[in-house]
Amino acid sequence: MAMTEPASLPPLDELLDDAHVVALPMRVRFRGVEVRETMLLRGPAGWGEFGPFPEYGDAEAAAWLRAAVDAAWHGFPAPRRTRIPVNATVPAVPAARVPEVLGRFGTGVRAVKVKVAERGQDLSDDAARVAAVRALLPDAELRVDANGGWDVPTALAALERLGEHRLAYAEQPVPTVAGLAAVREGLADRGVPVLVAADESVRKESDPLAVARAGAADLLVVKAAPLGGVRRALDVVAQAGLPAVVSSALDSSVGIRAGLALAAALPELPYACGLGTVSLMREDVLREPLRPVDGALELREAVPDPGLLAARAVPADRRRWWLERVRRVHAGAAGAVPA
Ligand SMILES: O=C(O)CCC(=O)C1=CC=C[C@@H](O)[C@@H]1C(=O)O
Ligand SMILES: [Mg+2]
Repeated sequence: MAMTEPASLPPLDELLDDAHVVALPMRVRFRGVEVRETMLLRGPAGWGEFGPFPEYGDAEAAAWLRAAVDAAWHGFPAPRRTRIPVNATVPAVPAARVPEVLGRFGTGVRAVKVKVAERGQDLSDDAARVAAVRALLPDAELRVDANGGWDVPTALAALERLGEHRLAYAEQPVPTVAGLAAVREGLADRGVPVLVAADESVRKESDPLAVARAGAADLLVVKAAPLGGVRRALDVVAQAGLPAVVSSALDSSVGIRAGLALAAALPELPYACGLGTVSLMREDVLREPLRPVDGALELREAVPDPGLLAARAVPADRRRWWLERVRRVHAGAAGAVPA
């Protein structure tokens, strides 16, 4: 089966006809981000979000632009479900802040993802954070995300210890595909019942299927933006033949809407999705942000409020920076078909 060909991009002036760059302050610092800057585009089919993190290069950002265009110019595939279970996300905060962070996600939380292996912290910080979550939610499904921050022996030791709190899976424990395979094997050898999920090995690899082909993960984390849009992400999951968890890219409600479309269109949705991250943000562009209620998000449209777009608009120099970035990414992506 061939991968969906990316649709061609509209001309730059059409793309930027109704483009807004906003700055959304976070309530809780997440992956070093305290204010999330992102660009929102309106096209004939609705709204799309172009928000590659500032440190990402133009080649990586091209997939994000295709995803924004796919949403705003082509819309979303038909949903198979309208209620999407989501997990709460706990950044690498001190254990004492866990109750406050979980409180942001409201009642009815049934799954939690905990960030671990943060630079400058050690395993006892991770263990304390995971234990604090488990103490508050004895029956929740817990997973950890190391963002590739461990090496193989450290991952095995850490997951043996953290696994005592009953973990469903560990997301990207180590950086490479070969490393993921080694962790998966090592956990099985030690009888540690924690599955291995691939995130960066899907969204940052030139070949998002390499991890599945290598048998290196039990499940995939898929994000609409870095994979070039909802349709392409659906293709990746179909071709990988593995269970998938849909997750956010720390988007505003506009990008979350694309994640919901992906989660809604997948044939199977065995895990709660990481789409609750608007709860970590202080501001959004919708009057009624896509924040989970009773552990789930309902599929609905995400149309930014003009007053909020204006109120959250970035200063002129930041707008220039984003416009220049889109111009470069558009020029580089025109005609180029990603691998
Ligand atoms: O999956 C979730 O619960 C929330 C989303 C999330 O964790 C992420 C969003 C944005 C950037 C990533 O570093 C991070 C991730 O690694 O999955
Ligand atoms: Mg991750």
